[in-house]
Amino acid sequence: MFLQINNLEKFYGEKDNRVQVLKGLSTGIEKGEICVLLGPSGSGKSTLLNIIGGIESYDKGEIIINGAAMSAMNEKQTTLYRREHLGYVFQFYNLIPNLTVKENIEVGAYLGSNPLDVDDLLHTLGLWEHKDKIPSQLSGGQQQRTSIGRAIVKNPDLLLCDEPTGALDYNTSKDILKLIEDVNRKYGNTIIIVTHNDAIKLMADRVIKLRDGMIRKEYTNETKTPAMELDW
Ligand SMILES: Nc1ncnc2c1ncn2[C@@H]1O[C@H](COP(=O)(O)OP(=O)(O)OP(=O)(O)O)[C@@H](O)[C@H]1O
Repeated sequence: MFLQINNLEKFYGEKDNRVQVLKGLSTGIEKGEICVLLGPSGSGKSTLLNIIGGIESYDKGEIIINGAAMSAMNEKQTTLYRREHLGYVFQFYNLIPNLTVKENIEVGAYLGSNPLDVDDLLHTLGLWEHKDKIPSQLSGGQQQRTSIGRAIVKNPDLLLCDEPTGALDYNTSKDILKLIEDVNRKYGNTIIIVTHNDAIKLMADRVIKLRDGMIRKEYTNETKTPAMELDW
């Protein structure tokens, strides 16, 4: 297993306000898989993603990525691990407004020790002709392509996507999902997608459904539906 999660527990708040949001999750994801994480609002999807991403702490259990236990890492090692091995894609892009498309992607390249070729990636992303524009001159889909470029340029082992199509219309969402699929095929990154969109589970290798901080259902797809054939 590339990513192993054992009995993970997470609490928020103190004393009377203390609530348990992850209640002993255990699961695993193989290298190169696309995993879709589903569940109602408040079920703990983003919390789980942020813990895997080293952005949030956890209270009990263990996360092992590529053989390395997160609990054994100090703060500096966690930062290094995040920088070297993780890419993050957010719902609202989080691009740097006064940098061009190419420069935004280059920011990601500086963080990795073995980055992909930026010009090659701009072509893969379909952004070559937009490379000198700043984010405000782009559509939502183009901005999300740029943010995927920034996340993927350091060629991370793990790409974490939190509602990557949440702010996009139907056709643009499918384009972005196809791009995620293409990236997975071309670079072999393991990808976790958090979404409210149930249809996306059909393009996944592995589907994990959370409810109330627990895994309600988990399965792998024998056959996957290409992103462009999804319908919702
Ligand atoms: N910083 C925080 N402090 C206290 N409670 C929090 C905090 N962040 C999240 N929670 C609570 O943890 C629970 C899980 O939240 P989380 O954002 O992980 O859910 P989610 O499944 O991603 O929801 P959504 O689909 O609405 O984004 C919720 O009940 C939420 O209110």
